[in-house]
Amino acid sequence: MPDHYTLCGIFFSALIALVALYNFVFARKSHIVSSAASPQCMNSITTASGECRSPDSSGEVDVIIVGAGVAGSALAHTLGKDGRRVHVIERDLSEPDRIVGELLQPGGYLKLIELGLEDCVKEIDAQQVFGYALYKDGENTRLPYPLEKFHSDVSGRSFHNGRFIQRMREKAASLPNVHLKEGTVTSLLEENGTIKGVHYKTKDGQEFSAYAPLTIVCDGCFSNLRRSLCNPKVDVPSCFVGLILENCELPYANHGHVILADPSPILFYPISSTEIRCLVDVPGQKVPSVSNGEMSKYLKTVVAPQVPSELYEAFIAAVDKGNIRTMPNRSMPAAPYPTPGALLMGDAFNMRHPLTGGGMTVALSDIVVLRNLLKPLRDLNDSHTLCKYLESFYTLRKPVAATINTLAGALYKVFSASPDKARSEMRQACFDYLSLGGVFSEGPISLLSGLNPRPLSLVLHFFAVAIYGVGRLLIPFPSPNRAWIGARLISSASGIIFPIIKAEGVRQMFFPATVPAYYRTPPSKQE
Ligand SMILES: Cc1cc2nc3c(=O)[nH]c(=O)nc-3n(C[C@H](O)[C@H](O)[C@H](O)COP(=O)(O)OP(=O)(O)OC[C@H]3O[C@@H](n4cnc5c(N)ncnc54)[C@H](O)[C@@H]3O)c2cc1C
Repeated sequence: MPDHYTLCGIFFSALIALVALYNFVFARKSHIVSSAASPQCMNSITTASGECRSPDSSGEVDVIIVGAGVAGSALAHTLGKDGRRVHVIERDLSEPDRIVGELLQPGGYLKLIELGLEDCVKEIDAQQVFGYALYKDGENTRLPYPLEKFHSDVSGRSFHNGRFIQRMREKAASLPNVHLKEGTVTSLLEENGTIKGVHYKTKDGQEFSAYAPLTIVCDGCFSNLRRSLCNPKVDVPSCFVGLILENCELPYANHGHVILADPSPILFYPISSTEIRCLVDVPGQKVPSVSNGEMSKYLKTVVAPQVPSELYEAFIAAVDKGNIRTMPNRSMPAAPYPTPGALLMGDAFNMRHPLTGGGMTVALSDIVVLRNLLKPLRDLNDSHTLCKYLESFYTLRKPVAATINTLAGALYKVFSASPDKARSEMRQACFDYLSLGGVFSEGPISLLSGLNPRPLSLVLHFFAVAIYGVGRLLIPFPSPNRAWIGARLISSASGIIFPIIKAEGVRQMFFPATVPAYYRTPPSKQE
């Protein structure tokens, strides 16, 4: 008896040929509209700067931001530019040295432009990224970002995460109304269900309290503060092992490289003019020990033979050099408890597998949504009304965020090796489908790059891959065994994508306009 995910899969597969044709035509039209609109967005930011400052607000500070990573520092600059008095509390203001957040998708770069932060990728030896190269079993295919309709400056950017963050922190701190302070927030201050501020400790052990009508928590993937603000269901499907390759060239310059390796993908991309980041995915929550040499052995014996020959020597040299870092890959759907006086942003709020490099794009896109919602508000002091109004944030962000999140989770499963014949057929079908070029690569890469993150397009391409896989099995010589594998392929594809969509929220993702919060108007306008 087929389960309900399988039935949904069969339904989608049956509809797909018809709808896909319509969708491709529609996608092209809307793509042109959105690209033409982007320069206007840039202008509106410049002219609106400083508009929202409440001249008669009672407190010293309008907004407290906890954490000045990617989300916190971009948000501090954005709200500061809109005239808010912002107090940022960051645990460590020195330059971070991490293996996360190093490739910003072009969709994220467009958001950076919208926020007026595009100069933060300048002077840090950031590299332009123009697309991906996908490798499987000795074959490879190039998947360029569809950038033709954008300004020549628009592309992905890859860099040292710490350098990017420092640039954003400096830019935020250059505003007179933004105050950055080093300290660790230890708790949120709550009164009758409303968050009034935070309690924090400085490095020399002094303790302070800070108060503001709105506290935005951006304390990242290991957040200690999110517990009271959301229902965190964190999944850790794998870990990334990070290395830096030197003195070598990528086979495709200025491209991300994804190797569909066994047991799971390996990534390469430039992070400066002389360094290439390699991230090796290791399934599960435990990685071989770095200290006792197991990791080096694993990288040399299991991973190295699957690395493109052009990178092999540099890979071995990087392993021998020994600067091996690891990081858990977490995913967590957004499940907020709307709380007066507080909001979560960035990884503290929502995470997805980093395979597709979507985290910073989602964080920056969320900041644009929030900024637009807050802009007309003069006063943030009525926490309950503000909280009700900001419920629309959770719906307005969904189509973009959920598309990027779902793609990341689904692609990670499809790109990982499996002993199941149906899963390995799906993996091969995905590689071959993307290799077809034209709309078959442009659609998925538009989703991944954040240039056109539309939920329906995601579902259609996902099932188009599944149908393509079934077609390859049945044409030209169908057999009962091949038909059975095809049926299991559809079932397995459904079992991958529908649970992720369910966790994201079907209604908010596909029908946001039916959610009442979508239409909330700013409280000041209601008055
Ligand atoms: C291995 C890996 C690779 C990734 N690669 C990419 C990629 O290529 N592209 C991409 O877009 N995304 C990538 N991501 C995701 C991306 O890194 C995150 O989405 C992004 O960094 C989220 O920004 P954030 O501001 O929420 O968190 P962070 O950038 O982690 O910032 C959190 C900040 O809060 C501070 N902080 C924490 N606790 C406290 C406290 N109690 N008090 C005060 N301050 C505090 C921290 O010091 C830190 O500065 C990757 C993730 C992983 C795990």
